[in-house]
Amino acid sequence: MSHNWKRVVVKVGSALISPNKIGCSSHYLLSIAQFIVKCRAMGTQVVLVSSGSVAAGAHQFSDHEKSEIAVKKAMAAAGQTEMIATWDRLFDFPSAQILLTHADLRDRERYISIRETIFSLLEHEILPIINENDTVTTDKLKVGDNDNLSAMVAAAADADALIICSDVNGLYDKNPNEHDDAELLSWVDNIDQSIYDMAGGAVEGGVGTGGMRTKIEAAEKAVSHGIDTFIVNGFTETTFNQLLEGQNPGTHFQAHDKPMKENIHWMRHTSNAQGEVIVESDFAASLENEAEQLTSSEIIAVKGEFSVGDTILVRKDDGTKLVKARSNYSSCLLNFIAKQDNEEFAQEFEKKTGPIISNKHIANLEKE
Ligand SMILES: Nc1ncnc2c1ncn2[C@@H]1O[C@H](COP(=O)(O)OP(=O)(O)O)[C@@H](O)[C@H]1O
Ligand SMILES: N[C@@H](CCC(=O)OP(=O)(O)O)C(=O)O
Repeated sequence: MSHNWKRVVVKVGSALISPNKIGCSSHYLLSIAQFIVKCRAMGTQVVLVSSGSVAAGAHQFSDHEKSEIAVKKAMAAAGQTEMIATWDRLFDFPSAQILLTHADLRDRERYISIRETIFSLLEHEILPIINENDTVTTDKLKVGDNDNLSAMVAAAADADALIICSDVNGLYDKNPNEHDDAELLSWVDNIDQSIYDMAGGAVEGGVGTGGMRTKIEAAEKAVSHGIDTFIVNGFTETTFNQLLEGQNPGTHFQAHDKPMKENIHWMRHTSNAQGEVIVESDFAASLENEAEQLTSSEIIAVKGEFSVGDTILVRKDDGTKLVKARSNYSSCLLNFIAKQDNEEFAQEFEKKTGPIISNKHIANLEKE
């Protein structure tokens, strides 16, 4: 492959799997499957993130039930088996099903376990097919967002590229389904607010769920990890031929040339802060470089309950988010030190126990 990728994550949207919401169709999957086969033949490992279980299972449920979240989850459970079986039929090598949630990825131990499982499957030339485990997700408002999930998976799998296959040619300057004069952006090297402003949601009542916004969020996560990201039209075979020839058939979001380290990327984009410490506004401007100088005397307040090793958010007292970091102290211990109201005791304690947060485990939040 002239792109020279060692490993790619291919994300396939619902509209490609179940275009009419009456079960799965292999119509559009054939060219994607062929692409995967060719990548593997060229020595590029592939991880597949496939949506479509809700759409595939929908025909088993009556119309009036379909908007309820509990029913959508049931649709996902019913459609998942059919979706996996459809993919499996298209390959003459083994595939494996992985169902996971954002919460699984936010937990560092589970994240490492997911990472190891993916690596082991790839080593054994088994194709991992990943979807969100919709049955156990607790977000009541919606089922699934496989765009962000695919970016987290791409980071966990140390992929070189993330290819998001959708029902449009890429990112347009406005929603092409609503504006005839919308223009395709073929290249994005900086994802800022103006890029987000172009994105609309998914088609109302359509098969997909996230629209462009979640794809841009995914691209932002992936490029900061050094992963080139493409949004492409999965309906056309030419897309995949172009990708194999090293061309860009859709929108290419350029990977950062100085990617974040894996653990910092995880902290910034995947983990959830379990609590907060509030520091004085004039405290060291550059916490990122001098994290180890954060002492309990600079901390004005500790919010929430967290344990040693949890991710915490460090905020200024005016509310500005400074950094996310791994806390070497529990909230209980920080509160105990504060209660002593004795600077000498605090200094002595921190000298023995080590810094509250360390430079190695800190993620800057300058863009938020
Ligand atoms: N600026 C934009 N460029 C391209 N598509 C957009 C844009 N804004 C909104 N969309 C919508 O996003 C849809 C793709 O997202 P979605 O329906 O969630 O697909 P998928 O199932 O592939 O995730 C397009 O069909 C289009 O209607
Ligand atoms: N887990 C859900 C994924 C929902 C989702 O993100 O769909 P899409 O916007 O089509 O990628 C499903 O399989 O239906």
